[in-house]
Amino acid sequence: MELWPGAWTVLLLLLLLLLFLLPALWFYSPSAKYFFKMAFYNGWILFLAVLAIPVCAVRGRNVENMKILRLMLLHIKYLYGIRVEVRGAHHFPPSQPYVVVSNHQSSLDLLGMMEVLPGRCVPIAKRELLWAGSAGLACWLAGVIFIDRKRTGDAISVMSEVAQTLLTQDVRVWVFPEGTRNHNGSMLPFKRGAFHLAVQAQVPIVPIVMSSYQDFYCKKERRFTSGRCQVRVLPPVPTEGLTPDDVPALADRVRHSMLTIFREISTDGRGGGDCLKKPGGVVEARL
Ligand SMILES: CCCCC/C=C\C/C=C\CCCCCCCC(=O)SCCNC(=O)CCNC(=O)[C@H](O)C(C)(C)COP(=O)(O)OP(=O)(O)OC[C@H]1O[C@@H](n2cnc3c(N)ncnc32)[C@H](O)[C@@H]1OP(=O)(O)O
Ligand SMILES: CCCCCCCC/C=C\CCCCCCCC(=O)OC[C@@H](O)COP(=O)(O)O
Repeated sequence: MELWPGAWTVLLLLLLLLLFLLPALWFYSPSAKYFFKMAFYNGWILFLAVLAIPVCAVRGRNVENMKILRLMLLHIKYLYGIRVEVRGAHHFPPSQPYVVVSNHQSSLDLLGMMEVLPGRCVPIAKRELLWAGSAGLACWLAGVIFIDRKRTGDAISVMSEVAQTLLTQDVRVWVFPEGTRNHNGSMLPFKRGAFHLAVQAQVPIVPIVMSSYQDFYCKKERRFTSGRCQVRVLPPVPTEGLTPDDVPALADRVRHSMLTIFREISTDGRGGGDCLKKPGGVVEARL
C-alpha cells in the first residue's frame, strides 16, 4: 500500500504526541488520570472475564464459579494502591444461608466485596449488567441473579424464587439495598426486597459497611488516588418469627446501624459528604 509521502511524518508526529502527551496528562492532569484509571479498571475486568469464561464454562452456571472470579479479582486493589482492611469477619454465620446487605458507592465496591465474599454467595445485580460484554457472561456463569428494576413485579418474583433457593441449595445472597450507586456521603433509603427475602426464608441478615471512598475517589472531582477502605461486617440480625409486616421496621433498624458505623469508620467521622473539598483540604460533609 502506498502512503502519501507526508503521511509517515504525520504518523510519527502523532506517535510522539501520544508518547509525550499521555504521560504529561497522567502527571499534570488529575482528571485525565481519573479517566485512565477508570478505563483501565473496567477494561482490566473485561479482559479478566474473557480469561475466566472458559474456566467457568466447564462447570456451567454454578455458584462455585464465584470463587474463580473472586480469586482473579483480588489483586486489583494492589494495582490501585488501595488498602482494604476487613473487620468483624467472625460475624459471618459459619454454615447456613443468609442475606448480606451492603452500601453501594461505586463499581469500586467490587474490591471490598471480593475481600469478604463468603463461599456460595451470589450478588443480586441489575439486569443491564448482563449485557456488559464478557463481564456479564462471567457474572451469569457465576450464578449472579439479575433483576429488572423497571418491572417491580418481575423483580419481586425473582426475589421470591431466590428465597426458595437460599433454603434448598444452601446459598447466600448479597444485595445492595440502596438499589443504585450512591456517593453522596450517606446512604439512600433502603429498598425492602432484601428484607422481604430474608423474612420469607427466615434467615439472618448480615450487614456489611464499606467506609467512604472520598479520601481517594471522587467521581465529581475526577479524583482517584491511592487510599484505604475499611470493610466492617456487623453482627447478624435474626429474622426468625418475623412477618412481612415487620419488614419496614427491620429495614430501618438495619439501615440505622449501618449508617452509624459508616460515619464512624469513614475518615472524617461523618461519611465524607459530597466530596467537596474546601481550601485547606477539609472535606465538607453533606449528609
Ligand atoms: C474475573 C472477571 C470477573 C468479571 C465479572 C466481574 C464481577 C463479578 C462478580 C460479582 C459482581 C456482581 C456484582 C454486581 C453488583 C451490581 C449491583 C447492582 O446492580 S445494585 C442494583 C440492583 N439491586 C437492587 O435493586 C436490590 C435492591 N432493590 C430492591 O430490593 C427492590 O425492592 C426491588 C425488589 C428491586 C423492587 O424495587 P422497586 O423500586 O421496583 O420497588 P420497591 O422497592 O418500591 O418495592 C415495591 C413494593 O414491593 C415490596 N417488595 C419488594 N420486594 C419484595 C419481595 N421480595 N416480596 C414482597 N414484597 C416486596 C416493597 O416492600 C414495596 O412495598 P411497600 O412500599 O408497601 O413496602
Ligand atoms: C459491586 C460492583 C460490581 C461491578 C462489576 C464490575 C464489572 C465492570 C466491568 C466492566 C463492565 C462495565 C459495566 C459497568 C457496570 C458497573 C457495575 C455497577 O456498579 O453497577 C451499578 C449498579 O449496581 C447500580 O447501577 P446504577 O448506579 O443505578 O446505574
